[in-house]
Amino acid sequence: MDERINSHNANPFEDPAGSEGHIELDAAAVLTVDRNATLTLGTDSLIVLDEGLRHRRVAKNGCGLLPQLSKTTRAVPFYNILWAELTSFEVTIHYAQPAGKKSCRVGYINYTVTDKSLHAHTKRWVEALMDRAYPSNTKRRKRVKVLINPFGGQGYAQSLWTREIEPIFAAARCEVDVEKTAYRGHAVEIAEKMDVDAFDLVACASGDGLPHEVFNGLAKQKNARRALRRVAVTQLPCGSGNAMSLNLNGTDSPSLAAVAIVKGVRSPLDLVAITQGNNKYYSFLSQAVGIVAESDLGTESLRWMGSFRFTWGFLVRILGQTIYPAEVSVVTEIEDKHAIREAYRHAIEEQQAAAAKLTQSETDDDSLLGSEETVVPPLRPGSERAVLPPLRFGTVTDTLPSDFQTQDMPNLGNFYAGNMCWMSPDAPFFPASLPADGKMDLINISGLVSRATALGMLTTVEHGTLMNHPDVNYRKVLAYRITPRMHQTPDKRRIRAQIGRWLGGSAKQKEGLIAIDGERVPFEAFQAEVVPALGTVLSKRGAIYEYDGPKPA
Ligand SMILES: Nc1ncnc2c1ncn2[C@@H]1O[C@H](COP(=O)(O)OP(=O)(O)OP(=O)(O)O)[C@@H](O)[C@H]1O
Repeated sequence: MDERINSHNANPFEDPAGSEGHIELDAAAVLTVDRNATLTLGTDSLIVLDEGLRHRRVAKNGCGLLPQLSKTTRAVPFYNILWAELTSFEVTIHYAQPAGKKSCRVGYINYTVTDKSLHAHTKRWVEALMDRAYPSNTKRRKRVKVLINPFGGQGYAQSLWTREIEPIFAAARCEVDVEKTAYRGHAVEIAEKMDVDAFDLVACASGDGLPHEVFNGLAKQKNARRALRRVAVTQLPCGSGNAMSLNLNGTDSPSLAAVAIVKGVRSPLDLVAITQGNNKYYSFLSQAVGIVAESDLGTESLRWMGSFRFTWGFLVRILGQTIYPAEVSVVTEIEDKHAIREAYRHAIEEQQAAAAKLTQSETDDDSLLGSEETVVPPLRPGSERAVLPPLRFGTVTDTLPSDFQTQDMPNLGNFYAGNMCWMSPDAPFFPASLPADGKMDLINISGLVSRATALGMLTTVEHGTLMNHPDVNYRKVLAYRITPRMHQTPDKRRIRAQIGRWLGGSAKQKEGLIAIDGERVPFEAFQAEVVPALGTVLSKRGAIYEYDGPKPA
């Protein structure tokens, strides 16, 4: 999670260590304003030194409005600064001000430069502040197509947008065009028809359902490849499943996510091409067969339990030792858990080197997608790069290529493929996943592990150590095909199984469940393969998710 506005004690009014009195002041970094106050560009923050703060704060505190502060210094991290401008001799700075542990609102600082001879210096100073607030790989004034799902989550997306998100976009001078989705699939149509040169990103005020639709809509454009590269897909978390924002914005708070998007860096994202029957579409998050899909989609009738329904559904199925038989064929890239951790470590090192390089010199190679300012060249209709890449392993209806290794899994309990780390706020299921490593992370677990072992595994999920469990098979894969079949309950266990289904919320369920990006698809065979770096998102750190990676065994 972000160490700035997200962190528990990150108050922009707190002094960063050593800010007051210990800074080596470069004259260009300091701006003297009225009331003998100074504004200084520090290492990571803007530092406001103002004797008047003490008096004004105490006075306000008298009205019970603000706590008494004895300090005369404020520090506002550059990350939090949304905009700064000079109008005549007035400097105004808008920034994201923490409001409680999990949200922020727009605050501002306003000073007049009384020494008129400082005008040119002030102009340069404001530009320097903006350069720090928006490093070279972060575009200012993003052009945002906002899609609001009025029925996402508890149905508060519209009011969250108005109250918590829009003021942040406005303060950051983003250009926004807002549209509400009116029906299922509407976001696919909007993304398919949108002018990809008119927007930098689509921001979905929704759960994970709308981003899924937007990727698929962009994939239907005539120049699909360019559309998917040109427009970043982002999430303003307003749904019941907000995994995309957890992974890329590091938060499921709408206001904090808005800041992360304002400050977001364009980054490539692998997409997963799914074929099922004659359908083909893209998944950005996960595919689940077995206990995870059942605990999510099979507990709709328990919605009254709130988010606890997932845990409840999971526990009931674990205690019932439910199994979901399937034939599974996989193209595995890395099988050994130690090698997976090493590959992750290597990727982090590369990412850090690339980030350092980017700050040293701006690149004009748009294939890196590092710079928002990059101009994406128009592609000729019908040109090679316009079309989507052909599937390397064919479709689910083709004969299985020899690269696949097939295994019958009559006792499968959990089959879960992930393209991102967090699946929900307390569930970093795939700690080794990377946005664009060209691989999916695949977990499979037998349904016959003892109840005690299964419960033990459940507790490891939130610590990100499920992958280390000896009974968990965790692989990096390029493609797989899964053919699920219904489990035939032996006669003597029928009544027990029926009670289990009733308790687990699936009494009326006739067939098994498959969840792709959290949405239900038909219970039949499907094939999945990674299409490296096909999509584009905005992220905080480029090539990694907001998680600290796999834990040592
Ligand atoms: N106006 C609408 N009426 C009905 N469904 C809609 C509407 N707009 C969008 N949808 C659909 O709602 C589904 C779920 O959306 P979303 O992911 O935003 O919310 P959620 O609350 O996280 O999801 P879920 O209901 O699956 O828990 C998407 O498949 C989307 O197509």
